[in-house]
Amino acid sequence: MHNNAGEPDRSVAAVDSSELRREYRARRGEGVTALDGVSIRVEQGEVHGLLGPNGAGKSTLMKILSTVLLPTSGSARILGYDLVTEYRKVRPLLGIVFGGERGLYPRLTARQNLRYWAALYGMGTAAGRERTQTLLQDFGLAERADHRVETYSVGMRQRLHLARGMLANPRVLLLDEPTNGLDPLAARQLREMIGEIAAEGRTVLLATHDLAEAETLCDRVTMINHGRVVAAEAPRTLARLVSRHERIRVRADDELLAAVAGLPGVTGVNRQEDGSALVSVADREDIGSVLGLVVAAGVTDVGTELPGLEEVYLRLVHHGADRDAVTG
Ligand SMILES: Nc1ncnc2c1ncn2[C@@H]1O[C@H](COP(=O)(O)OP(=O)(O)OP(=O)(O)O)[C@@H](O)[C@H]1O
Repeated sequence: MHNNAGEPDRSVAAVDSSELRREYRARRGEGVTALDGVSIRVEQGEVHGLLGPNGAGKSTLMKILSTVLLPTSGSARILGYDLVTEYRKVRPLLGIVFGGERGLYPRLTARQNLRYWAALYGMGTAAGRERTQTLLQDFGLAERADHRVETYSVGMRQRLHLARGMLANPRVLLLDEPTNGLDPLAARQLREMIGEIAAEGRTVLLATHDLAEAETLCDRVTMINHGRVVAAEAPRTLARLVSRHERIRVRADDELLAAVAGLPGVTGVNRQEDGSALVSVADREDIGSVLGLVVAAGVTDVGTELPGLEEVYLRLVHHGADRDAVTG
């Protein structure tokens, strides 16, 4: 890695924010508190998801971390450097991909765009040319490199954004909703590329509202809502947090399901589209009696399952009160 810091000290967090607050002043009326004391820590080499619904504060946090927006209060460090007082040291460490139409010149080709940005980053002509060629190849753009960006699909533009973010060989990549608006195939391609970038040992902070994406790509996720951290866990750990909502999936006839529904502690029996039924219980302790009954009836197609990240997210974000129930 080429940066002024020399050899990276692995014990320093890639991103470490403390009580970040950001208020937007409204011209009239009340201001908006977009971030209300956000402390997050992202270790080096980690792919960290920043999850939250629209308006949660993800973009505000990403803008602050990318040094384009000042926090109202609180502080943050990137690889040990303070975002505000040492932003000159921070910037070369960062790659920023905000996507959309921003930052690309549609009337220029992909190659011209990248060479332009390489020049802005202070790369010499030869180095810029070489780096551009490498990135065009790495991001599957070589064939169309000399066509105007305005002729590109959304997926190609987004790959070009990613290539631009990688120009200066950053150690920390900030990605804000990179697969937004992409069709499933293009989104998958982009995710694979993000996975490859992470495999090179870079740190990735990925803001998304796509849970499946977070589950596929991220080592850990921080969920935010209304400018506050709701939870910060590995996707699997989050699922475990709601393990009291573990349920039983069983293939059984109506008669047996009716008997199951009559057991104490059973709160719901719902037939699924695939013909199986999901049995919910009030407490994990109640699972035993359900399993006992269905196994005694000779059913072998039965098992327990944990809720996916989607359900965890809904419980934690939309039913904040439930959080105490699951973590307490
Ligand atoms: N420039 C601004 N002026 C006033 N309010 C703003 C401004 N930018 C964001 N906000 C408000 O701050 C809050 C957080 O917005 P932010 O864009 O950070 O959320 P987000 O999680 O990125 O959502 P989205 O996915 O919709 O972009 C929202 O209530 C938003 O309306």
